[in-house]
Amino acid sequence: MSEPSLGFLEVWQRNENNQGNKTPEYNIEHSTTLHGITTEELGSGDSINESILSNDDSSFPQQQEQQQGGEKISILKICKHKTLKIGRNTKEVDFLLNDPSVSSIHCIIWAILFDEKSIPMCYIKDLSLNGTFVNSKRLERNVAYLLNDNDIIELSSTFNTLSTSMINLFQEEGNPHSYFKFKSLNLEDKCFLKNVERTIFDALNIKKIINKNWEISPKIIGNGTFGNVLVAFKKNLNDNINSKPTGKIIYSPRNYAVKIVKLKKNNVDKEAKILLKLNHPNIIKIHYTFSDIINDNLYLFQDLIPGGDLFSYLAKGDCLTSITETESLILVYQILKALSYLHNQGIVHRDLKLDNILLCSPEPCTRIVLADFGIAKDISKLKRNSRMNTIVGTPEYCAPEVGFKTRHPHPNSKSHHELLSSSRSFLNQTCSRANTIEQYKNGYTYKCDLWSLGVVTHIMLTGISPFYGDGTENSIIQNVRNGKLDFSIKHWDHIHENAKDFVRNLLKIDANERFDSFQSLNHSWISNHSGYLEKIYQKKILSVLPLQTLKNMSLNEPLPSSNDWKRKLPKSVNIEARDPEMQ
Ligand SMILES: Nc1ncnc2c1ncn2[C@@H]1O[C@H](COP(=O)(O)OP(=O)(O)OP(=O)(O)O)[C@@H](O)[C@H]1O
Repeated sequence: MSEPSLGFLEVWQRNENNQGNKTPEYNIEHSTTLHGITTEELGSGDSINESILSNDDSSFPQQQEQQQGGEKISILKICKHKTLKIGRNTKEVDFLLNDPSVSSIHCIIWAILFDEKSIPMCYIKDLSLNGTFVNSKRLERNVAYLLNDNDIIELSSTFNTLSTSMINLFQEEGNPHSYFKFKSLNLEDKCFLKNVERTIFDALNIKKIINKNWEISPKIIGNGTFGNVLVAFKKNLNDNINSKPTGKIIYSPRNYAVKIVKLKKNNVDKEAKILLKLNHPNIIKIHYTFSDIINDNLYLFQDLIPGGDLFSYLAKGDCLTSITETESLILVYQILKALSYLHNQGIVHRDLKLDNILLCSPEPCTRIVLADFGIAKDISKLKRNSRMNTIVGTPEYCAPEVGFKTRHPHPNSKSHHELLSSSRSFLNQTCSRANTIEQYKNGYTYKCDLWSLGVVTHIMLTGISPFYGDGTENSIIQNVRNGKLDFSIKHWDHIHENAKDFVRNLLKIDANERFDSFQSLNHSWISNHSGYLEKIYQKKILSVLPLQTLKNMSLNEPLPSSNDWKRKLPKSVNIEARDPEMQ
């Protein structure tokens, strides 16, 4: 079953002078479902009709286009779990533009849906030499931009700025200038959206503007037991404009996320305090916090991490799926770097789970970021092995020594799910929990995070949550208590012994025997590949180089050298835009 579309791109082709009367080439083999739509169906040209919104695929024949005057319009669907690639590389892209000014993979577009009833978020990222323009502004390379309804996307502004001879050159090559118009899924239903907007600000009793500088949008990115996370903007526009040494103006609209949680009675904003002292590429960066004492709300303005959480990344249909060992290894390596940093700083996360691991883009080899420090603990003023006693966390990921207890959401904290009468799916519900297991007498240490990483790694490698059982609270607790792991199931068949051993050492019931992050980083599953992992980390994760997928790599082969990542296509032509007035 194909994934439903979460947004659309109208492909508009200006076919000026009727030269180069070529349609753009659709790379069906690699394509998401592609549908054409007639201009009549588009009505005024501004709205997509209902049958598209309802994902009724049957009415749209493949690759149908309509020519009207000098323009052709076709529709590209943006689907969950599929990054739409636009560019010049016939083998890799979903939408091919055979134009020398277009890069091999020029830009990518993807959609994130937090849960079934959320409004999808669609992002675009420029990876090109000559730039991707949204509403005539050039995007900063490698920075995701949150698309809004009717945004116009152009792959280069050359036709606005180039000399006539250059324009003729491109048209002779048979490439009519195309542009794309982004259509979001739900904005057609204005009543619905307005309703959500009104409901959110009223129901959550939150402000739209904070300290004159920060504006909160009604777009909900996600929510949990304690808070709602919404899109936010910083109002100081100068922050969005970068002037490059070349004199080029680059527009880098920064999207932020704001997590809004209820202030505790004693006004202790522990999450903010902990996050403000942390600075690590794999830990969520906080920019500003604001306590609204009148309405008991704490606002945490942070980076918006656009690839969704690991839970959504692994959830396909109604179950979790595994990812390759290589991909798991790259993610685990980053989580371990984050945990090692945290533990050295004397911070214990205490709620490490798929939902709290965020991806910078929904692709392999992306940077991950640990989020949700709502129940993290700062033990830096105590000894490293200080023991904690509060029962916290999510049972499925919770180390046995921590214990289990019921965690009720704050009575005033209405979730998006409640507002939209939905619930986040299956595996990760905040189920009611009972104190059915005795808390270990001696409390617990930072090692509880390593247990959770063991559970996360098990899920990544096999798609199975090791202690989930039949999903009931009792069975999870019972299974964690037993701590039995079954490596004989077929899901482990093709996974290296080292990986199994790694998981085994993290899921040790006895916390003293359990690996810490240092031992984990030195375990052969990681250390055998540490050179390559570090190279990937430096070149692909920390730097702003384009992300590369490592799809078909096997761990039995050495990981590729950086040369192998280079694209096979000849370099795209670097077009220096000329000031039209100078022509
Ligand atoms: N900075 C961010 N950028 C993008 N998405 C985010 C960000 N922060 C949170 N999210 C999304 O929102 C969801 C809920 O956020 P968070 O886990 O911080 O809330 P919570 O109420 O503390 O949840 P929990 O029930 O796990 O305690 C996350 O699972 C993630 O999908």
